[in-house]
Amino acid sequence: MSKQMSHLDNIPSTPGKFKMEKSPYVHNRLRWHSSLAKLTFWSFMFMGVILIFFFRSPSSNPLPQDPSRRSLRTFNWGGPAWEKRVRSSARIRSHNGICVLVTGAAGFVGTHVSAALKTRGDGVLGLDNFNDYYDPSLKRARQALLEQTGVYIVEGDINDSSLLRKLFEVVAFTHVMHLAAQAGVRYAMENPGSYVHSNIAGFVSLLEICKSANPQPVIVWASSSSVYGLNTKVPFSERDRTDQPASLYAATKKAGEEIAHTYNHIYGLSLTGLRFFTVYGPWGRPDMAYFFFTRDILKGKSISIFEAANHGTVARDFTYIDDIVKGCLGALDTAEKSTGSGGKKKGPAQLRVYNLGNTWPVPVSDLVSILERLLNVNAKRKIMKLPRNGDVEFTHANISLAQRELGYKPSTNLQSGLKKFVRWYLSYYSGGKKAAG
Ligand SMILES: O=C(O)[C@H]1O[C@H](OP(=O)(O)OP(=O)(O)OC[C@H]2O[C@@H](n3ccc(=O)[nH]c3=O)[C@H](O)[C@@H]2O)[C@H](O)[C@@H](O)[C@H]1O
Repeated sequence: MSKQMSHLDNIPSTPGKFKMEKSPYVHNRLRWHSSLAKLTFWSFMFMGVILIFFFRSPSSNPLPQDPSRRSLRTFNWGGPAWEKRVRSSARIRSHNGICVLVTGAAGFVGTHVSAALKTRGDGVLGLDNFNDYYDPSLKRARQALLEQTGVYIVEGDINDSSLLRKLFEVVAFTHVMHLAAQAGVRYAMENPGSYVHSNIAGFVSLLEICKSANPQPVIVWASSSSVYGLNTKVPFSERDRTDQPASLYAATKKAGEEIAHTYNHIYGLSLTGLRFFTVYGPWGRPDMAYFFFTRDILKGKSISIFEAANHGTVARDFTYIDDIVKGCLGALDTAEKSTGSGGKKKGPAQLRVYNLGNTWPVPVSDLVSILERLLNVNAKRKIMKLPRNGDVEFTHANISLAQRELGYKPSTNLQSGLKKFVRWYLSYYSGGKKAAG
């Protein structure tokens, strides 16, 4: 750089300037000016570097990450090669197939649903922001798995309207399977902003694009059993009250149901919300109890098992992933078309909500006993009072509506589902070569 600078200094820009250099006084002044110019130049360079450092993607930031800044990540997309990949992934390959945009495709449920759709010949394009809520290498492994089946996952955020608009310009999606979300009940107390960002702002951003798309797609999306909150009437039916959420996660999912109502009412979008009940299985989420219990039991670490007041049982209606996938496909296949066009409603459209559970609540301590048998290791159990951080004591789904209207019929009990999970877990983490997240 200094060589370049001295070269520039020696070039006389005007004859007059060249002449003036002969006076020592002027020479000094010129040197002073030149130093000032250098100083200014380097100051700007320095400030530029500082600005780049602060505003660049947090994913490559060496400082400890603030999870609420994950949304600031920027992604590369666009260009003819990218569009070709997008089109190819979304191409329908079967008679009467549908063309689906799957958001959260590198997530647990997203991966399984995308693979199932692709296998039966539907066009599938994934979208995922690969955030680091849990080990992103697991998401990358799921992505690699989907690539083998011909599903391309676009890297981007559902809050990026220009990306969503572009996707709808390139492909006329008939359906959107919206599974991108900030999951986890307890994490909401640590990072509330990420729930608002993904589950509310992100959902609205997606619906805004869907409402203006021509044709408008059908939307099936993931709500949650947590919307039943403090409801004590069991089993939970879709008609039960859902106005007492016990966590911000639940509140954002409930908000999603109300937002769905609005977009259905104003714009004629066909919307189906699926209330998933504690979904588990191979390729699952490391933040969920069955997953980290397995990891900790194998490591010989103690696990905390929550109990309700007066030694009451905490239980979940654990639902196996393959059953959930069938429910998702049933919802996509039975959905009626949206009725709007050009952002205007043309007639009433379908608005549905279904429970997708197993109808067989199991106490968490029984879940641990099953894992102990499958892993052949005794767990170091620590019984703890259920913390007041969003957990509810009991979930139990009434699935008769989904049974009747979607043909939903769960067929995997917790014992056989966990057997498949443990088999996958042991082979994926292959004797501890990879660290479980
Ligand atoms: O159905 C849903 O809508 C939600 O399901 C899932 O939430 P939960 O049912 O709470 O699952 P999960 O955390 O695995 O805890 C399971 C059980 O273990 C108990 N639990 C938990 C942790 C612990 O250390 N000890 C313990 O006893 C705990 O008290 C609970 O009884 C999804 O994470 C969520 O994203 C959402 O989709």
